[in-house]
Amino acid sequence: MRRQLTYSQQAKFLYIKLVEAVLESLGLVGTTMKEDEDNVWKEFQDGSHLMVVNCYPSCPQPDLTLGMPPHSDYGFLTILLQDEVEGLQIQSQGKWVTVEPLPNSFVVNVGDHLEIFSNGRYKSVLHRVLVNSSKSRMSVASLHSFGFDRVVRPSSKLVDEANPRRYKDTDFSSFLEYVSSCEPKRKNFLESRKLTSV
Ligand SMILES: O=C(O)CCC(=O)C(=O)O
Ligand SMILES: [Fe+2]
Repeated sequence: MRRQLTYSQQAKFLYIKLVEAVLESLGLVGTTMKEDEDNVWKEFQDGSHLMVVNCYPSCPQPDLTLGMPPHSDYGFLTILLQDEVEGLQIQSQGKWVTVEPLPNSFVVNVGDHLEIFSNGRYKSVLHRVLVNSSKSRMSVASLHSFGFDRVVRPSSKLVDEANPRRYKDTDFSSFLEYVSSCEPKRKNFLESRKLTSV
């Protein structure tokens, strides 16, 4: 009998597949000691999954506001399901670019923890949400990372003399402390974790 996966299980399954690809792209599969690999792998398998449901009502004057201000997500990867109404924009080469909704697809965003873990090889994506004058919009964001009590730091395999460590250790509680101490602006949490300007 085939078992139907819940949305949350599907998002986790997809995340783990994406992590496999990311680790391979970083050269972290098959080149490290088996035990190290198993430990990193376990951090991903046992990781945290925060699901956020966003609803943006229509707005008679959409040019005067934003549905969500520019920010980057705190985790490794965000798997986002958006409905058919446009609104999400990412910043690319200094310009805001709309992410066209495609039926039956997810948007995958790189988050701050992946930028830190990869020692800057991946860059977290700055994004924002516009509102619409006639239609309301909904999205479901699945933010995945290590467990809430775990420390995220640049992988030791990606730090050497030519690529010095660029980010401080971080965890979920330092993120919460940061966002509750100031108005979150753009990628300013990530900025606070940087050791050098990158
Ligand atoms: O609604 C969207 O498309 C994006 C939502 C988002 O960026 C978030 O929940 O962090
Ligand atoms: Fe986001």
